[in-house]
Amino acid sequence: MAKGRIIKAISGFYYVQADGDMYQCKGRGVFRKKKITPLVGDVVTFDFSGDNEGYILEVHERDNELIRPPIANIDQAIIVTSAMKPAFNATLLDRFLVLVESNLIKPVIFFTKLDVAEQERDRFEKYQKDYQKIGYDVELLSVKHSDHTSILKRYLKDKITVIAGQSGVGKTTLLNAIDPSLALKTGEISDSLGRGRHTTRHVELLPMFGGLVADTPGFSSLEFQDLGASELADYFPEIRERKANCKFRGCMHMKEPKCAVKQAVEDGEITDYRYDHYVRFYEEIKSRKARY
Ligand SMILES: Nc1nc2c(ncn2[C@@H]2O[C@H](COP(=O)(O)OP(=O)(O)OP(=O)(O)O)[C@@H](O)[C@H]2O)c(=O)[nH]1
Ligand SMILES: [Zn+2]
Repeated sequence: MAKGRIIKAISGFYYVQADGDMYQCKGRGVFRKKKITPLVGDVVTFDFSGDNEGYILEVHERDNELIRPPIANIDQAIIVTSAMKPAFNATLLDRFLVLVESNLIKPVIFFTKLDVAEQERDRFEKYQKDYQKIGYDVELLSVKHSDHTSILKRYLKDKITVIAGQSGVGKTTLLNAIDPSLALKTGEISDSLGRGRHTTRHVELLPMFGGLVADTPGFSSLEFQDLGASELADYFPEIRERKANCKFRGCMHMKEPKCAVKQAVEDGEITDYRYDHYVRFYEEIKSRKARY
């Protein structure tokens, strides 16, 4: 018996990495009965024979799991957002942040294409400060001026990472900076197949700098489908840390009096735009709920 991690799953086979070796494994028959589906990223106990083929005996408890792409035990999501082309959209960034936080994954923020937004550098340095104050790691990057490799090396080491961000922000460019042959396979399934982009592909974790990076971008759906309005505050760290000081238990930080969150907005401790996004997302979730 040995312990390892699934780094790839294709048509019923799980590829388990353990001590630098790869094992081609099948799941135990009872998994199907118990509705256990091993996922890429899972830590598993497995049995194997001399030819590196084996059976997964046990799937260890997960820290978290994503549905799209299907990966377990993700340590961090690097949210890539460009300063220009496509133009920076703070609402979209906060939407990604909430989704990442709600999946119990640590977000990291990369602003790209600072070279085409040079005149606006101050604006992005302000955003960097704002998000750092909340507790996030934030990098301002441009292919022309930054050493992507050394920055990525610092973040990827010993971690399982998913890269997220809308189309065209520079996700592939980042990973190409490390090794062109390991690039994220974004957008490579042609529309002529008539299928969704990520539906037919398998997922794989690629070894990079002692860590593993998903070859498929995360958080392709930006809907708050599984989120309840009352838990939203937990995914805004600066609201989460203040909500115990609100006068009313169950304060939603909307119209309630003596709300510590609204006070912090007034005092400039929480930025107006983050609070506005909280309100907007809250209303979005509420109106969605009302429809059912
Ligand atoms: N000027 C400038 N262009 C950049 C930078 N980073 C990426 N680009 C360009 O932006 C375009 C999109 O970059 P990609 O890396 O393909 O973006 P992506 O996020 O992988 O996009 P999808 O594959 O659609 O998800 C390419 O033409 C890149 O050359 C940058 O820092 N500065
Ligand atoms: Zn409140």
